[in-house]
Amino acid sequence: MNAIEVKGLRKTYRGDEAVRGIDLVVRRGEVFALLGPNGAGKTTTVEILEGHRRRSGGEVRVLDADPATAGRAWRARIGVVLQDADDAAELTVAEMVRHVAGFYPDPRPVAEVIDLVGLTEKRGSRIRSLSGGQRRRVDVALGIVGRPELLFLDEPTTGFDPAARRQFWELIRALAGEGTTILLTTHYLEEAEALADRLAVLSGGLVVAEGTPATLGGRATAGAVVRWRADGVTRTEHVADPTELIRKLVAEDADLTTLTVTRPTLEDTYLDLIGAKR
Ligand SMILES: Nc1ncnc2c1ncn2[C@@H]1O[C@H](COP(=O)(O)OP(=O)(O)OP(=O)(O)O)[C@@H](O)[C@H]1O
Repeated sequence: MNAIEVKGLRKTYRGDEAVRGIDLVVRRGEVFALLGPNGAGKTTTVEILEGHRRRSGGEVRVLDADPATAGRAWRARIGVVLQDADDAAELTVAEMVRHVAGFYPDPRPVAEVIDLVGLTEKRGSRIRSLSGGQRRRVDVALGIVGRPELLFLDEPTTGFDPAARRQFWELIRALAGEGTTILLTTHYLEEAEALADRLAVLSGGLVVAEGTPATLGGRATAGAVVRWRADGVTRTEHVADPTELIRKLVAEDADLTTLTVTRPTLEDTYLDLIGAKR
C-alpha cells in the first residue's frame, strides 16, 4: 500500500510555476528523500502534502485522503517538522513537548521524546536559550511526539553538528524500524544515502530522476576510475568494469600499493543530474 500518491502536481505563485507536474509514490514503511537545489520546489511539494499549502492542479493522496480537505483525525496521523518552525520561545523544552503532546490521542511520553532527540539535559531550559541546532531538535521532538504513521521532515538536520546528525540518523532508523513512513528533504547527500530507501531529485519544479541511492541516475553502471603508479608516473583509466584491468595489472606484477578504484559518489551523480558545473 502507498502512503503518498501524487499525479501531475502543479503549484503556481502569481503566475510563476514552482511545481510543474510531478508524479511521486511513497510506499508505506519507506524512507523517501527529496533532493534538489534551492528553489526546486521541495518545500512547496512537502507543504502541499502536509495540507499547509493549496495546490494549483493535480491529484494528491496522503494516507488515503486529500490533504486539502482532510480533517483532524487525519492530521493526528501525520507528523510535521517544518523548515522554519516558530517555537514558543518562552516555554521550556518539556512544557513545549507536553503542550503539543496534548493535541494527539496517543502521544509518546514526554521524557521519552526528549531523550530520543538528545535534549534530556535541556528539558528545563527555555527554548529561547537554546542553540540553533538544539531548537531544531525540539522541532523534531514535536514532529514525533504524536507517534505519526507518516513523518515529514523538511531539512531536519540543518545546523546540527556532526555528532547530532549521526544521532538523528539513528532516530530516523529507529522510527523506520517501528514502521513509520518518512519523507525528508535534505541538501546533505550523505544523509540521503545513509537514510533513504528511495529518492527523487527535483529541479525547476520537475522530477529529473528517481531511484535508490545506489542506482540513481545510472550510478550503478557508471563505470569506475582506476589509478595506480607505474615507473613513478600516475596512470588513470576509465573502465566499465575494473576486473579485467586489475587482473592484467596483477599478471604484470605492477605495484598495486597505490591502486584506487573510484565510482561516482551520490553527490557527483546529483550534480550531473541538476546540471551543475563541476
Ligand atoms: N509563498 C510563496 N510565494 C511566492 N513564491 C514562492 C512561495 N514559496 C515558494 N515560492 C517560490 O517557489 C519556488 C520553489 O520554492 P520552494 O521553497 O518550494 O523550493 P525548495 O526546493 O524548498 O528550496 P530550498 O532548498 O531553498 O528550501 C521558488 O522559486 C520560490 O521563490
